[in-house]
This record gives sequence, C-alpha cells and structure tokens, in this order.
Amino acid sequence: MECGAPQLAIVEKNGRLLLGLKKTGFGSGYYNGFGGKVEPGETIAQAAHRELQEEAGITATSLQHRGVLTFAFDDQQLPWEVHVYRVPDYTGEPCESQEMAPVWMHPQELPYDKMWADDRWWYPVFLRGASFQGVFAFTNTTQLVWHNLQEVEEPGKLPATELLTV
Ligand SMILES: Nc1[nH]c(=O)nc2c1ncn2[C@H]1C[C@H](O)[C@@H](COP(=O)(O)OP(=O)(O)OP(=O)(O)O)O1
Repeated sequence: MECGAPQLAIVEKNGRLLLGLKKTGFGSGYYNGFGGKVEPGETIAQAAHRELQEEAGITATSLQHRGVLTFAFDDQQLPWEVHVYRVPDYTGEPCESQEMAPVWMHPQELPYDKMWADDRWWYPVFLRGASFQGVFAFTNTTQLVWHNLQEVEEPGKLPATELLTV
C-alpha cells in the first residue's frame, strides 16, 4: 500500500524529543524525525518501524499515527504525502547511522532555523498531543510560500483538497 509515501517517526520520551541530524540525501543538514519511503509490500507503519531501526538503531514498542502532511515542491512533479508518527517508547539505544545523527532535544528549544520550514507550524500541535493534517507549498525546494494546517480527530480522513480552500 502507498508504495513510496514517506513517513516520519518522532520519539517523545521523558519530556524530550529524539530528532536526527540528516547527514545525506533529501533534507540533509536539517534536524528531523526518522523516516523515508515505504518499500514494496510494507504498510506505512511497518516502514516507520524499519526506518527507525535503520536510522536510529532502536525498535518502537508502539506507534501513534498523529499527522498527515502534504508537501508540494515546485521542482517536483508530484506532491508528497508524509505520515507522522509519535513513538512514546522503544527498546535499544539510539546510535548514529550513515544517514542520521540522533540528538535529544527539549521541546521548548527546538532548532527551527535548522529544520524544514513547515516544522515550526506543526510541531507545536504535535507537542500539545493533538492530531493534524496540513498542506505546505515550497519553492526552491526549501522556501515555504503557502500553508494550511488543521487539527483533526483522525489523521488522513480529511481530503487534502479541502485544505486547499482557505
Ligand atoms: N517539508 C518537510 N518537512 C519535514 O519535517 N520532513 C520532511 C519534509 N520533506 C520531507 N521530509 C521527510 C520525510 C522523510 O522522512 C524524509 C525524506 O524521505 P526520503 O525517502 O527522501 O529519505 P531518505 O533520503 O532517507 O530515503 P530512503 O531512506 O532511502 O527512503 O524527509
């Protein structure tokens, strides 16, 4: 299902967030959750488990689906639908991988100037414990030019087209 759809897993444990400094590929240089694309035969949640293991060396004991974000880039043909998961607990010890260097952060001190420009909008909603859907339009890959973010009961139920009319 949804082969290719990327996802993000954000560990939130003991009042701190585990983010990773992305060292390679799309978004390198930014702090972000752990994630990547869904592979053939995987569900989105299975891909989130796998990417967390590959990129941070830990195993999620549960995943909470908390958001669906649609990113439209002017230099890419199709928008990306990114599923955001909260990981309240895990087993193993976070360790640096080829792609990501894990760092614990205080929610009040997130380095938004070193994160994707959409993050300053939806992380506060995530941190409040709410669920959300949003559409974000970028030019020049990283410059946010338009967005619409809404809190929802269940992420993924609201058609993205409804978020295009403000
Ligand atoms: N505007 C944005 N804001 C954000 O917070 N995360 C974004 C984002 N645009 C992309 N991402 C995330 C989604 C996904 O976890 C990651 C990029 O996915 P990619 O599949 O390109 O990752 P990788 O380069 O790690 O590739 P694979 O691991 O090979 O799938 O960046």
